[in-house]
Parts: sequence; structure tokens; C-alpha cells
Amino acid sequence: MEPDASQSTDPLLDFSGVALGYADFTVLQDIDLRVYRGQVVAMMGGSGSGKTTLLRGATGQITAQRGAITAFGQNVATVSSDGLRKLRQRMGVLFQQGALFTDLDVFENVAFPLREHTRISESQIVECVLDKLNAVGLRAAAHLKISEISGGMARRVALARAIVLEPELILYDEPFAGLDPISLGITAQLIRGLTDRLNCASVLITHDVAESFAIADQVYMVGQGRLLAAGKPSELAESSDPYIRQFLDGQPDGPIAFHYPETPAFKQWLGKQRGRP
Ligand SMILES: Nc1ncnc2c1ncn2[C@@H]1O[C@H](COP(=O)(O)OP(=O)(O)OP(=O)(O)O)[C@@H](O)[C@H]1O
Repeated sequence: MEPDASQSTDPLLDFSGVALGYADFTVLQDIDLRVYRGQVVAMMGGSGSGKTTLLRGATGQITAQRGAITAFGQNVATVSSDGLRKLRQRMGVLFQQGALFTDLDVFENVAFPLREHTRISESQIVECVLDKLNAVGLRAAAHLKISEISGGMARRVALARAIVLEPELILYDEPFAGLDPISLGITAQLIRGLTDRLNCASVLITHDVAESFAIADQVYMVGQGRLLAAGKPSELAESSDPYIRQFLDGQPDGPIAFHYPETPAFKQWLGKQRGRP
């Protein structure tokens, strides 16, 4: 899709001047980002940089400490609980451990959200589930038990389940983690293909530079408590910023600290452990 055409409409997800964190701890501040229909957007950053925290902000699991997060034009912090439930129905979230129900077969796992949230007929359920299983290449695995499928297949079943209600926005938490190089490429192309086919938007939280740069329209990079870079993959690839270079080139030495920073809470804990007040 042409990036300019996608941006002529309102964003599906919008963070404006957002700070996010837990209690009085701020993980990220001054976050401005926008996700449009038809786009694949990659949120990248080192371990502990706040990527999952961003995702929790988008789903309204945590509220912004400052600024505003809107999904489908509605502020997730002020919408009613019923409104938030409806917003979440328009989002598909694929968690890293896309926990499947082990007592149900592949078909029933994917059918589950349809049975929970719609009143469509049994024959429509069959067609809809087979269509989504087909999209992830597992139509002929519909009858298998969860114990009979591989880890990579289980992820694809979880993906089929996440898209069965045809969400407008799909949020993926580390979709490439632990995959072999072939599955990695297949998963990346699957995400791109589903985004185009469903004309939805996909947001990926990922460390994987090569795969996400290959399919993303827009990349946001977080670190040091803020947004470090935003742009097309080709723009970021040309950056000479030392943080971005260290991340993209996978260098062990550079501005990204390996050690989690010492906080007052840690020092207090350590003092207690060592028998000091
Ligand atoms: N529920 C929580 N309560 C308090 N602090 C939290 C909570 N969840 C995460 N954090 C802190 O927020 C910071 C960002 O964590 P987050 O999980 O968003 O990072 P991430 O970029 O997704 O990391 P990774 O790539 O390692 O999964 C970390 O310092 C973490 O300790």
C-alpha cells in the first residue's frame, strides 16, 4: 500500500505526548506515534526498553501517566469499560505465549472467539475457521489435538485465532522469538500478507531487525526512556546515530547499557540483604 494513501485517513492508533510506566516509575516519556490502516509498524528496542509497556498502553491495560492514547479515535483512558471492551474486540492481540486450550482441537481453538463474541451459524463458523486456518497454512490440521502439533504450528494456530474476528488492528508481542530462520521468514511474510488481505494494521514488538525491516512500513525505536527514532526502514538503516547503529548492527559495545540501572528501590533492597538499614 502507498504510505501517503494510508495517511490520508485517521490513525487507528495514536500516542500523543505519552508517558507510560508503573506506579511512580516512568518507563517511557514523550512518545508520539501513529499507526494507519494497511501499515505494518515495528516497535523496536533493547530488552527492558518498554516495548511491552507500549503494547499494554495501546490495549488500555495501563493508562498514560501523561498525554493521550487513542484507539479508533477514542481515548482508551476515558472510554467506559463497555467502550473499552468494544475497542478491544477490534484489536487482535498475539502474546508471545499465545496460550492455546490444550483440551480443545485446532479447529475449536480458532472457533472459540466466534462462539464467545458472535451468533453466527455453525456452518458459517466452519467456513470462517477453515478460511483463517488456510491463511496460516494449517487448513488440513483443523482436526489435530494441540499435543499433536509442533511449537511453530501452535503459534500459527494462535495467529489464526487472533485474526478470526477480523480485527482492524493486530498487536504482536515478539512474533519472531525462538523461531528457526525458515519459520521466521514465513511468519514475517504471513504478517505482511494478512495485513494487506484484511486491510488492517499490524504492530510488531520485536528485536529482530532483518525480518521486521523487510516487512515494516514504519519503524519506531525506543530506548533510554524515550523514542529514539521513527521512520521508514530505509531511513533508519542510513542513520549514523550511535544508539541506532549499535542496535541495528548488533554490537556489544556502545551506548546501550547491558546492565539494568541501579534504582533507589534496588539499593534499599541490597542494604537489607546485607543486613544494613
Ligand atoms: N508490571 C510491572 N510493574 C512494574 N514494572 C514493570 C512491570 N512490567 C514491566 N516493568 C518494568 O518496565 C520496564 C520495561 O519493561 P517492558 O516489559 O515494557 O520491556 P520490553 O522492552 O518489552 O523488554 P523485553 O524485550 O526484555 O521483553 C522494565 O524496567 C520492567 O522492569
